[in-house]
Amino acid sequence: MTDRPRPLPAPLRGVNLPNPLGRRALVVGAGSFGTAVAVLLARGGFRTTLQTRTAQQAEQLRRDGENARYLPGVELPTSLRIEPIDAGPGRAEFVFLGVPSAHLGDAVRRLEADGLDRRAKVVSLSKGLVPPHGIPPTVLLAERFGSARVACIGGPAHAKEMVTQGAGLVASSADEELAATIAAVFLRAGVVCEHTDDPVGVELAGAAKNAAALAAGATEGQGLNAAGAAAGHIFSEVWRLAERLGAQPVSFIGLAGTGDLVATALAPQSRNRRAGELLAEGVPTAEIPARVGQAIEAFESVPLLASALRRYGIDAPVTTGLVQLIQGTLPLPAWVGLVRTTVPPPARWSAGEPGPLRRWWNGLLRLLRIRRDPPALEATPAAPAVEGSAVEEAPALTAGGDGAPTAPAATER
Ligand SMILES: NC(=O)C1=CN([C@@H]2O[C@H](COP(=O)(O)OP(=O)(O)OC[C@H]3O[C@@H](n4cnc5c(N)ncnc54)[C@H](OP(=O)(O)O)[C@@H]3O)[C@@H](O)[C@H]2O)C=CC1
Ligand SMILES: O=C(CO)COP(=O)(O)O
Repeated sequence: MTDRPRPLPAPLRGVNLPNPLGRRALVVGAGSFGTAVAVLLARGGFRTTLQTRTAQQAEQLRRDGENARYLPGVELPTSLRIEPIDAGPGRAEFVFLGVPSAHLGDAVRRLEADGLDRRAKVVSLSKGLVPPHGIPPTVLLAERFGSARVACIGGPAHAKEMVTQGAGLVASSADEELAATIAAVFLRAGVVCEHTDDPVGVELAGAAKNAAALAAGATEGQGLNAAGAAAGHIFSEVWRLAERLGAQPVSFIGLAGTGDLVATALAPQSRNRRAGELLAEGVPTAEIPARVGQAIEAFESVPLLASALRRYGIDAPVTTGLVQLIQGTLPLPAWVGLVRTTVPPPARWSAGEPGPLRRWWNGLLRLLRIRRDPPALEATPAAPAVEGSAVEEAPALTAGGDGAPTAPAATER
């Protein structure tokens, strides 16, 4: 077989991970990533079933021995069972959700209605947020199933390259054994998979990289510094939300964030980057998914990210500007102007730990201030602010009379 990933180097083969052989896995959604994950799970030793949306699709995949529409050129293992979603989850021990995040809520309701086993683990493959409130998929899944039964996958993983040469996956869960079991099956299939305990960080990093790749695609024709600035601003804006939700920096710095951003922003076949390029060519947003032939997850996720940022009172002019670019209310030159002139907030320099004298003096000042002004109610740091209250929308920027960008005033954050 030429399409198998190369065997892992010795140190990875030696990692002490649970043996996943013989467990029953179900992959719901037979698009490019769902199919690729199903191929790897079967190679890694899980008894795997891939579920298509319709009976005709299942029949076609079985007949062709490949998913010609979504993953052409990859032979489906003979051990991989293929059936329509109507068959229900049966006795699956692990359910991998390979549908775009906009359909995740439906897929979960269906699993519950069809009698998902009470101990089954549920793993999201999505790099988007769930509508209508823009919550990370594992937050929704944890509400339904409990966090110990829930995990997600992130990291640079273009579907075809993953099954032929490898990828840099991250399996993340609040439950260490679950994350390690998932990592183990991918490692057995010859694909690197780190395991971590920060599912929300991994998911927000994936959503941020889709938004950043779209923004970079839309901006690269105007200059690569501008494309890099667009991606960098979006990453740091979304990081502030992730930090509020308790995420770890390594999720944004490592494979799930920076690694995936580079893989996506450099890939000519990336849907999100391509969608940005088409936007820059003036193609209306509504026509782009049909032109690309697959779901453009960032189109749904970027507005959800922007409203989550607004709810948490996080100033996010570039993410908000990207929403307006997608919605066609911000012309490209004005978007580029916004990206080029946004000034991030200055760092907060720490003066270090105050000594005893300084602590006494600060205490005295506090006391005097309290005598003068009665204490105000303190906001709970993580409490969402009332929708739309804390942050102004990105400045409405327009093209000048001659079509040239109206240089926006430097935007302070
Ligand atoms: N492709 C990639 O390289 C990567 C993708 N991902 C993530 O994986 C997820 C899926 O993406 P991807 O496979 O690329 O998307 P695709 O557009 O290739 O495929 C989506 C698949 O989901 C199916 N589907 C949609 N809604 C439902 C539903 N309600 N029930 C059953 N099936 C449904 C579609 O069926 P139909 O054909 O009938 O419409 C289609 O088979 C995304 O969230 C993406 O971020 C993550 C890493 C890499
Ligand atoms: O997430 C991906 C690779 O890791 C795929 O990105 P696109 O959805 O932009 O193609």
